[in-house]
Amino acid sequence: MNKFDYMSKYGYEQMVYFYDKETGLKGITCIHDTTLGPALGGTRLWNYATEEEAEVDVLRLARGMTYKAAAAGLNLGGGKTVLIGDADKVKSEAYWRAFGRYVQSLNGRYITAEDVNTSPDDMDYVAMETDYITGLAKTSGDPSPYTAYGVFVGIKATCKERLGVDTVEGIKVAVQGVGHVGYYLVKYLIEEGAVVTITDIKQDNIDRVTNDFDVTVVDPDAIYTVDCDVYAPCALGATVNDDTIDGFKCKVIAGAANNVLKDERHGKILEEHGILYAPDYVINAGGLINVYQEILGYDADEAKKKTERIYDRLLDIYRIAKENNMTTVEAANKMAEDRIQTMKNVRSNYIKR
Ligand SMILES: NC(=O)c1ccc[n+]([C@@H]2O[C@H](COP(=O)([O-])OP(=O)(O)OC[C@H]3O[C@@H](n4cnc5c(N)ncnc54)[C@H](O)[C@@H]3O)[C@@H](O)[C@H]2O)c1
Repeated sequence: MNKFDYMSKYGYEQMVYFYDKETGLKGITCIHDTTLGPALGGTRLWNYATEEEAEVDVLRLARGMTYKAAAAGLNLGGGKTVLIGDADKVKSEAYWRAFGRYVQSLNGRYITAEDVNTSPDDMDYVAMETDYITGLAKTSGDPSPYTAYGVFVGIKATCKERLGVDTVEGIKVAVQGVGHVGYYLVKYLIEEGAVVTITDIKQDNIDRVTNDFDVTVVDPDAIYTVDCDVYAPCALGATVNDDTIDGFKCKVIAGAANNVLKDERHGKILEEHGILYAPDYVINAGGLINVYQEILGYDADEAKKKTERIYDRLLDIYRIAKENNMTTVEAANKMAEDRIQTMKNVRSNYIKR
């Protein structure tokens, strides 16, 4: 990969490599676009096999954050950090505080948060050394209920568009994965009278749901062909793929998982099958909206109100898709890109004057 060619092609601003000899801290921050605001994105700790693998991951994830924040209407840019190391070995107070000092050195161009293999306790150490951190346990806390609430209103919007209904009462929803987000999603759905089927590979998580709610449980592989109106993937990515796509009986796919479509072309195939797809980074933005609220001054009600706007945003995306003969993913990308471009124009016009 020629990195500068790649950065130029997709409009990246900055890649920062950092290292601390004392603690073994080693990582890369990528800042994709700061037109709308400082680049926000979590810190992922992963034992990458090669440096190139880490670079590819951080580039991809940072750009994804730009689109997610822009489409969510937030004044944030996109960025991400990957730390290279074995999560079972590298962590210590000194390691995280060294990382915090590094984040502080970027002067607020990048704001960090939790991600894969970074815990609330780790982030508390980071916060001792930097002001540029959000999503702390003591402030906005677990983002999952907000993500789930956004998915819930997103399911309602997508059912409104595809099935012409204003409520999920009586609507059959198949939820794949009842972990942090899936549990709360089931709660919202059941409260409004949806008929819910769930699956998971962890019995404890299934038990937690069946103890609290009246749902049907199926085996993990059966979820793709279950009789339902809505398939809500809340476990893994890439579950809409060549092996599953012909088996779906649903009319709507709308869930929390990232990268639900294995490949972009699956968006078009879903359309041909008459299935309306809620773009993942739009419908699962509730957690990001919640941590953004922490930067503004945390207010749980305000975070919930802003998360609720996912409903109208998805209806806008479905309209843009119809008007421009695009898939819903293309329409979401257009919405994000248009917002960034508009703000770029505002700034350059101001400079010209
Ligand atoms: N937590 C958030 O706020 C948030 C925000 C945005 C996106 N997401 C995405 O939403 C998804 C769920 O997040 P989470 O925080 O609830 O994660 P989680 O790990 O708490 O829950 C995932 C659940 O899926 C189950 N699972 C894994 N493989 C499965 C399989 N093959 N079949 C059925 N179940 C399986 C797991 O056992 C677990 O119960 C993830 O893809 C995550 O990236 C989460």
